Amino acid sequence: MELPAAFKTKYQQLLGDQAPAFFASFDQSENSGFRINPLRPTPDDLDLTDPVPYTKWGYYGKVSGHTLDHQSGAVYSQEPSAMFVGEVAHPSEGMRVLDLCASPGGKTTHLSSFLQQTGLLVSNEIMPKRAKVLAENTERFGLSNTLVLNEDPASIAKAFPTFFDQVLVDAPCSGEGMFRKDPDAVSYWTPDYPATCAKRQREILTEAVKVIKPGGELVYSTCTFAPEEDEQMISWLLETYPQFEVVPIQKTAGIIDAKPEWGNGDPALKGAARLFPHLMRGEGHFVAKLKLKEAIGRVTKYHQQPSNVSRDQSNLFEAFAEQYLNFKVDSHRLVAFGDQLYLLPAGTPSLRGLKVVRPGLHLGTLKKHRFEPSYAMALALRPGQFKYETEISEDDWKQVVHGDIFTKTDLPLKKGWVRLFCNGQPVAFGKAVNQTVKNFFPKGLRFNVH
Ligand SMILES: C[S@@+](CC[C@H](N)C(=O)[O-])C[C@H]1O[C@@H](n2cnc3c(N)ncnc32)[C@H](O)[C@@H]1O
Repeated sequence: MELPAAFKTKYQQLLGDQAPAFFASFDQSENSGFRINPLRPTPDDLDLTDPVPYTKWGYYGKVSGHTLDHQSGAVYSQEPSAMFVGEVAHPSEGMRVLDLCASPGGKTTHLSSFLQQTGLLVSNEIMPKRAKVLAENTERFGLSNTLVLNEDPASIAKAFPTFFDQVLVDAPCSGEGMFRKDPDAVSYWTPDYPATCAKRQREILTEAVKVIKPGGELVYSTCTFAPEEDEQMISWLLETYPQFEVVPIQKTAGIIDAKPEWGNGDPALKGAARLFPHLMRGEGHFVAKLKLKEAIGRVTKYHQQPSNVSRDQSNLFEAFAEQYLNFKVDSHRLVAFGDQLYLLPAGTPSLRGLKVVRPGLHLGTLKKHRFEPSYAMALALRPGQFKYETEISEDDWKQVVHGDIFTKTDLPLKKGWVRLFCNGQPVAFGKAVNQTVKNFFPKGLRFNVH
């Protein structure tokens, strides 16, 4: 790979005798990986022989997007060093967690694996198109405790002062750790680029710190090697907000201490972590964890987001729930956006004035005289929560994801909604009409498997 001359000069000076190994790593092939979803049965067909040593769910290898394991949300493809970020965050069940720069959802889906559908995960992305992809990935992973927002950090800070136990800022950065994966990233690089990115990161962090509870945590990460965006950003944070202290990160598998001398020299910076491609099997990352001792934002009382569904809407859903669901839905958590019905995560605060892409679990569409369940619900329920569930063959699965009708002689009901599983993984809802299964796989997600 042709690295920019100024990049080479900079890292030659910073890394000294390690620089040749660092530069040589850019000519080696990239590392890829995937994480399995603990909310799903582990698929038999995945190669799990090469685990990523620092995370329970991560493996080296590649999973194609057009496979059952991917479509059903049993796996999420993620570069192995990025998995260290979720591992450092490691939220406990029941926590309120914010992923501020979240699309496409690698860290969000990882954080969700720790939360196990408890607490509240607010997953935010500033770019509308990317927020949509994020929502699709949270649905694919079957998340029901997650709100997807499309906001700028200042609006998030205004809406949720001192609300969260943990905030992740996986910052937009100069992406030097993406050079092998995306050679175009090299062409964006200029000597000034890290400083430009650092300015934006300081703006994001200035807002992010306001939403953390006293005693809460901030996890900051980048996929770049630039000290301006890494150690210098943590130096700036500690100088600007003495309410923070660095939480030292445990390191293994070639992950090393961050370098105080690349920041302001504060020895506490050692507690942060650097992932270099010449020292470990990953593309490169920087991660720091900080604890907030006293609130920075104003401490606020929160009102729950009220339900807004009408009696008719509620009746329509109740009739469906009575016929098809094996569990009770808390009607106080139902919200309608137009004709779309959602189940808010428990404890959702007021969402007034916010751009909400997905206010929790999408339950389905309120039609004139009936309720149509969503694809998201098919992927989010636990096995047995829907009354009519059936296992289909891989050939039938190919028909489903292609948008076709198929026939099946042993359906659990003659007429109505059936939740389809393939190899134990939830796939979609279909509508049985005698021995035919009508297809409701979302049009925008259909694909062809050869
Ligand atoms: C490194 S990526 C996030 C990757 C994601 N956390 C994951 O693991 O899949 C950074 C994100 O920050 C978003 N972003 C860009 N400018 C931003 C800003 N000014 N404030 C907040 N987020 C921003 C980008 O659109 C991008 O999706």
